[in-house]
Order: sequence, then C-alpha cells, then structure tokens
Amino acid sequence: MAVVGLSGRLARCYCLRAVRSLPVCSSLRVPALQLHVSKTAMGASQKDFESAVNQVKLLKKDPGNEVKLKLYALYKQATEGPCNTPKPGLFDLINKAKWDAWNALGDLPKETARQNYVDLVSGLRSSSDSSSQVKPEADKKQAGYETLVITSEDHITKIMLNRPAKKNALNTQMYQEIMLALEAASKDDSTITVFTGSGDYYSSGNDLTNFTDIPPGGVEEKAKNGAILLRDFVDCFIDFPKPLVAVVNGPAVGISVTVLGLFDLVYASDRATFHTPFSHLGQTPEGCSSYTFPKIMGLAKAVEMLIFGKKLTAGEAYAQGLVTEVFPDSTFEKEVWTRLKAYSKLPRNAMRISKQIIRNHEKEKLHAINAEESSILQERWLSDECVNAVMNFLSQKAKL
Ligand SMILES: CCCC/C=C/CC(=O)SCCNC(=O)CCNC(=O)[C@H](O)C(C)(C)COP(=O)(O)OP(=O)(O)OC[C@H]1O[C@@H](n2cnc3c(N)ncnc32)[C@H](O)[C@@H]1OP(=O)(O)O
Repeated sequence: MAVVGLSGRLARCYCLRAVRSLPVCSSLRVPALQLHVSKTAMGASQKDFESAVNQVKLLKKDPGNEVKLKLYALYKQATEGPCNTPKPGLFDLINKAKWDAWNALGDLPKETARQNYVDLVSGLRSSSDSSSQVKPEADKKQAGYETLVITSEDHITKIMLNRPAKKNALNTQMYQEIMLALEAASKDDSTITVFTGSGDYYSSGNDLTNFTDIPPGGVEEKAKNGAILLRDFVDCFIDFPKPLVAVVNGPAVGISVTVLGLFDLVYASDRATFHTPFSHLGQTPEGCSSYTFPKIMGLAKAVEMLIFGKKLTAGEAYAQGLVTEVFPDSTFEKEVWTRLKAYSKLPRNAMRISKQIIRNHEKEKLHAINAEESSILQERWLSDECVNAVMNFLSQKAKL
C-alpha cells in the first residue's frame, strides 16, 4: 500500500506525472542505473538540469519507487541543498521515505547533486530507449506513441498528429512525443521526415487545457515549465538535420503555423488556412516566427499575421512564401506523396549536407531567438490578458 501511495505522490510533486501512469519496468534495476551516477561534480549547467527534469516526463517505463526516491533526493539537494527540515513522524511513511532519501545525501554539494541527477536521467533514458527499439521491419506503425501515428515507408518517416477529435491540439504529451519522434527520425534510415495531421485539421495549436493542470509550485512554476517545454520543442526543429516537410492537410493555428518557418518544404491543401491569433490570446509569437516570418514574407505581412492575427488562405500563404506549393484538396494526398516518394530517392547525404549549408549559419541566432520568445511567453502566460482569453475559450465563450 505504501509503495503505491509513494509512487503517486512523488510523481505529483517532482515532475514524474508521466511516469506515474505507466507500467513498471522490471528490467530497470537501481544498482545498474547507479553506475551512471557520477560521484564528482562534472559541471552540468542549469539548462542541462532543467532539461533533465523535463526528460523524466519522457520516460516510457516507470523507473520504480527506489529510483524515483533517488531522483527526488537529488532534485531537492540540487535545488535546496542539504536536508534541514524536521524528520516526519514514524507513521508518515511516504514523507519519511522521501526525507530519509534526501537526508542520506548529507552535505553533497548542490552542483554534484545536479550532475548526478542529470546522469541518472541520462541512464534511465538509455535503458528506456534500448528496451523500446523500433522493430527492424519498415512499413510498420511504430509503437509507443499515443498522440502520434508514425510510419516509415519508402525512406520517408511520417509523423501524423493524431488527436483528430481535438483538432490535433498539442497537449503536453504530444509535445514530448514529437520531440522523441524527431530524435528517432534524425537517426533512422529515412531520407526525409514529414509532418501531417489526421482528420480535418492540420493542428489547432497549443492545447488550451494545458493551462489548467497547475503543479504544486503554482502558476509561476507552470509558466516556467511551459517555457522550458516550448524552448526544447522548438530547438528540436531548429536542429533537425534532414529535410523536414509539412503536409498541411487542413487549417493550422498557432505554434503549428509558426514552426513552419523552420521546415524545408510546406505543401498545403487548398482547404488549409494559416492563423496566428497571438494578440487575441494575450500572447506573443513563438517558434522563431518573430524572426522567420519577417524574413520570409517581409515585415508588413508578418505584422499582419503575428500582431493582428490575420488568417491567411493557402493561396495567400503561398504568395507570402510561407507555403511551397498548394494542391487541390481532391488530389492533395496523391500528388504530394507521389512527389515526396520521388524526392526520398535522392542521395541522403547530399540532401543532409545541403540542408546544413543552407541552415547552419543561422542556428545560433535561432536558438537565441527561441530562448527569448519562450521567456517572454513565460511572463505573458501569467498576464490577465492571457488568463482571460484562455478562460473564455475553456468556458466556451470564445473561439477563434
Ligand atoms: C507549451 C508550449 C506553448 C506554445 C504556445 C503556442 C501558442 C498557440 O498555439 S496559440 C493557438 C491556440 N489555439 C487556439 O486558440 C485554438 C482554439 N480552438 C478554437 O478556436 C476552435 O476549437 C477551432 C477554431 C480550432 C475549431 O473550431 P470548431 O468549431 O471547428 O471545433 P471545436 O468544436 O471547437 O473543436 C473540437 C474539439 O476540439 C477542442 N479543441 C480544439 N482546439 C483546441 C485547442 N487549441 N485547445 C484545446 N482544445 C481544443 C474543442 O474544445 C472541442 O473539444 P470538445 O469536443 O471536447 O468540446
């Protein structure tokens, strides 16, 4: 009984929510994992640490209570230093187990705890990855994703956003699965990677219910975690090494539009629309669009979209250079996939290197812009303007 309770509470408090609901993996054993834990401070940066805190949510297997306790203890030591809170009572089993784990770290310096946390998460991730390797056969739907359907065929990895009943809104799980899928696609034997949506929408952007799940640290912590997630998510697109193609099958909103500026080809059905209603939502541009959009379409048109929320038709988006080509909806899938299958036969290394030459000199700048946009949004999400707009949507008073 105590073990079940412990699992739940640790999960709730220390960024292990995703782990809580997943089955326990008996192959993850503490001693093996501890081999990954460095006993000296190797200097993990704050960013590495924050990223590791985020990566814990990506684990596909529950690491078990002992490892969760270790993560808890290292997290507390790294953020607060040695345990100096009163020891919980004998019958407060859960808090006592947590206190014991933290207290056992003694005077371990914060930096070492931070590094050990990063190492432990890295060990957990490799165990988790190797135990969930993609099957060798191509042409198969890849297992392990709940919000995406991923297939590999003809040297094309297709990542399909798959929450059609919610217009493919991106919830936290979908952001995390997309990051995992991009990491896997960057290493698989495909030549190009394609994003598309299932159902009538490409994507309605950020899932506005993401704002409702408030952690124990309150709305500030929520906004901070959101900004880290956003920055990590967009970084994956900036760094993606292979040609990245968007097959925009229907309307696209918010972040699903902005990141298109980081894609290499954007094919759109004539049913698609492109809408970034940031001001309406009390928010500001993300996905590096504050830089890519003016560059792609010129300042005047970028301002119309990003500040005034003008919705573009597929034809208008093509005229502004955001879209590569528009196809009639009736023949969209057939024409696009015929084209992509032909492109996928081109030499893989040549395409990869060409992408590097075209994109690399802007990478540093894009990372800096992404960090800045994310930190501005962190503030915006706490503003009355944003809170009211989200409440209006959630209480069904407003739609776009
Ligand atoms: C952590 C990183 C954060 C990055 C930040 C990014 C910023 C953005 O992406 S801003 C864009 C946010 N998106 C929106 O504001 C869109 C809100 N949705 C709508 O206005 C409408 O749903 C729609 C115009 C997209 C579609 O309207 P339609 O009448 O055709 O369908 P609905 O009945 O409204 O939708 C069906 C179903 O889906 C739910 N849903 C749709 N979009 C979202 C969304 N973005 N977030 C949450 N839920 C969404 C909608 O509530 C319906 O659900 P129910 O059937 O359960 O009522």
